[in-house]
Amino acid sequence: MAVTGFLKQVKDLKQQEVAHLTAKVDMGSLRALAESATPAGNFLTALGQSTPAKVGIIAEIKKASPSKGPIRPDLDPFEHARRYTRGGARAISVLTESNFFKGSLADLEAVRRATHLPILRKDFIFSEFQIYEARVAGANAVLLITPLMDPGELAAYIALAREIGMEPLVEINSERQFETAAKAGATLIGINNRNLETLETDLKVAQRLAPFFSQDLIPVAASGISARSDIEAGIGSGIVNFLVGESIVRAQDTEAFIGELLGETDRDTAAQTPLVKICGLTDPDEAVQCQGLGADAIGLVFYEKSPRHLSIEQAQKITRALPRETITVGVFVNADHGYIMERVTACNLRAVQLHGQESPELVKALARSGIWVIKTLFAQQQPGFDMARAYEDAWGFLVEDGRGTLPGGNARPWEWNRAARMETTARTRLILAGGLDPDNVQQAVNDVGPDMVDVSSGVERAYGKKDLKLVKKFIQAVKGTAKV
Ligand SMILES: O=C(O)c1ccccc1NCC(=O)[C@H](O)[C@H](O)COP(=O)(O)O
Repeated sequence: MAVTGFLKQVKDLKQQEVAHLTAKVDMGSLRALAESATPAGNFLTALGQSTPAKVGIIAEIKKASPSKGPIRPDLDPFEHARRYTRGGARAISVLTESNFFKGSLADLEAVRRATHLPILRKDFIFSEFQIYEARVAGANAVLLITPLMDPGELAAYIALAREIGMEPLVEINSERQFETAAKAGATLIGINNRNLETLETDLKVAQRLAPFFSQDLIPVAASGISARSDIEAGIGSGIVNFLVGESIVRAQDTEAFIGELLGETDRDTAAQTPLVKICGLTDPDEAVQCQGLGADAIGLVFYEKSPRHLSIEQAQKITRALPRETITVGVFVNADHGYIMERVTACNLRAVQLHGQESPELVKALARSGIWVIKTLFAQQQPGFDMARAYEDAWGFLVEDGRGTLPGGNARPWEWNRAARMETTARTRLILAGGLDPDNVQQAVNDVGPDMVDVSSGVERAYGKKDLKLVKKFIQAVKGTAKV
């Protein structure tokens, strides 16, 4: 498709760049890498949850732009992604284009380490190479700009992105482009208020095009959104997902600004809704049902003295049955690097939970291989909460009591709000565990404000066997809703 203005300039430049990079790469190996990548989060599911009362904000990491020049050149993608997550964003968009936007794939990788939210790679994408590259770096979605390719290519790239586990956000700026995107098979369609040929922005574009969308298509308004009134105008046209770049990057208080965009009441709920981990599953069907009810993470215990212990083969049956976006967590107690990595690889685990007296060096070594490391810190034994800084490479800290017959999974409530006083850094994710159940979890969440809650015994009918009614009640208590 012939393009003009800025779009032509960027396309010419990117074509050369991609040709240069592609010449050096074995596409078969890159595809294999992309297929085996398992980033958590599902972009389509996340945006599909939005409603007029609870809109979805895709918060963007954008250091500069061709129309505005430098916006926030010193932006730290990791720290900003943490703020977006805490503020209640539904997903994160990362500009990886380097010439005009000063972004990189390294920025996306940093965001992947910082958040469980789904990530969109935003770039000028018109090759298989860039789609594989996005997935390998940890993206859950890619931007495909309709006028950058012909309709046949667009359909092929939409299909390719889905084949390797990503959902494309297909961008349009006119009614004609909308028809092309819909025919090519797009589900998520980004209506860009900015015309990429002239760089002119008009907020009315999204409001004008949204009424063309049928029920099965999801519009996302993008560009120029800077206030709650812009969101409300979008809601009025049937749009409930918004991609916000410049204004969110410039905000002095990021979390508060996201709160304003969401509307005060939304912010309160969004920011306080932690993820749910159901731990100690032993049965594939039960694991799948827990995930279906809304569990974000599933814990598999690799500790032989536990009645919930799993062999590699049993764990594989569970992880293979779960959808790719599930955060699968292997739970270990004082195991060595080899033992842990054998299970990570064989069972395709996303995260490991070290529930004993493991060293900071082991945490560092595991984190270096790209796996999320959850280190347990105990109220009543070592390592205690004061050890958080020694484990700075950990993805998060699971806090628990530490008394009982087992290192964990003892159904023992404790003084949870001690965890709220824990000295932490901005990078710390807090996972609250120990004696939680459907009746006490809401109070514990209010007191501590964790990023994730973890339960085992409180939703069990026997060791390793979950009572799905209790699981549902637990998730409902945490999220205010559980899927049926
Ligand atoms: O669950 C186990 O059997 C277990 C054994 C050894 C180390 C850790 C273990 N579980 C860790 C968990 O993540 C539990 O979910 C967490 O301790 C909370 O358990 P509960 O108090 O039963 O909800």
